[in-house]
Amino acid sequence: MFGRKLFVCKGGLGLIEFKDVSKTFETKEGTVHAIKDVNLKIENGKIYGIIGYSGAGKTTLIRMLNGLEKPTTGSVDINGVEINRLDAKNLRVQRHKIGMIFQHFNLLWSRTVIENIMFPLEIAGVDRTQRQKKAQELIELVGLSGKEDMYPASLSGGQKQRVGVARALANDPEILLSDEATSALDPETTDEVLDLLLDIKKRLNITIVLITHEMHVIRKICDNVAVLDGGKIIEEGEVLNVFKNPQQPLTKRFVSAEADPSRQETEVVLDELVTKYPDGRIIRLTFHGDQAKLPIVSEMVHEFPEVSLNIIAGNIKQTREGSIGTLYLQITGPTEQLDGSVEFLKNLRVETEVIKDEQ
Ligand SMILES: Nc1ncnc2c1ncn2[C@@H]1O[C@H](COP(=O)(O)OP(=O)(O)OP(=O)(O)O)[C@@H](O)[C@H]1O
Repeated sequence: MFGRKLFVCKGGLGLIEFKDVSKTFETKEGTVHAIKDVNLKIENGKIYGIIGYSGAGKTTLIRMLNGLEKPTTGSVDINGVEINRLDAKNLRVQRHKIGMIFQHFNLLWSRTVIENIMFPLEIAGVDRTQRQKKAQELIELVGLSGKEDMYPASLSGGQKQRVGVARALANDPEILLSDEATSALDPETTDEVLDLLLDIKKRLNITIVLITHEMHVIRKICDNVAVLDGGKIIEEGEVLNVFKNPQQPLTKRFVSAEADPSRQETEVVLDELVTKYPDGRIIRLTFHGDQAKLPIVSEMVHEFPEVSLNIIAGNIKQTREGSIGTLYLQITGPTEQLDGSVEFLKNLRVETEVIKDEQ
């Protein structure tokens, strides 16, 4: 169904390294330090997310990957090649290996879906029959069959971004850059486009670098994340670890805003419960990865039959590397049995917090 070339395994390609990279802009108001001493290694075949608020330096960082900005100091290497040392001809060749998708799609409004996707191939000098064949394969890949001859204006936001993705893949890139590609979309369409990116990464084994201000995007599809603040990387790691144990206040803010949107509601429930049922203890359990599958609560009840259990609230979220879940329990019963059950949970190495103790 798809061309061989499109599905060539890209393993071993796409390694990106930022080495001591700083970037300053000289402006009328003075020097702007957009990027400060960034060191970053992005392994091939990974989806790497860079998160930060507006002005953190995300765009500047990503633009250095395709040579649109040059570092003031330091180097940006792709597969061992230093981008800012390439001459114009080799930079053009290198840019063909990088596809990019944008927040506002950047489509050509006077061209149809298939013409938009063929455009980069036209620039690359591919003949018309090949262009059409390749564009058709890409249309199938991104789920736009039947929409070939439509104009972008008559497509939904999600469909426009699918065209953007297909166009970005036209030259068989090793790396796909995503610049806030879901920021203009509603939550449901965001998830659709993120699922598409994940599917493409799996099928083509390309490296995806995405910048975003939404932790949801990171959680849903990224393997690794770097948090950028004031041009510096303040925290970096595997997504599950960062979610599990965020270190910096800004990271904690991103994580708590996303990880548990029902937390406020839960806190109301907890307040009510504390007032309504002053007896016993209220416990919060946090599960990570495979722990979420363990029958922890039923084992506890089995072990401590005199303890009564009330499940107050709970949720589970999927990350790329496993689940993260929170469960709120109220337990009542003889003090020693309550002590025993809390110890039992802690011994299972489930994060156990007693939110409210007996009165
Ligand atoms: N060409 C430029 N000239 C001067 N200053 C610039 C230039 N490009 C970026 N900056 C400054 O560098 C800093 C980082 O900007 P950048 O656009 O990379 O941040 P960002 O995290 O992508 O923010 P946003 O999401 O708002 O685009 C900002 O202070 C910005 O004003």
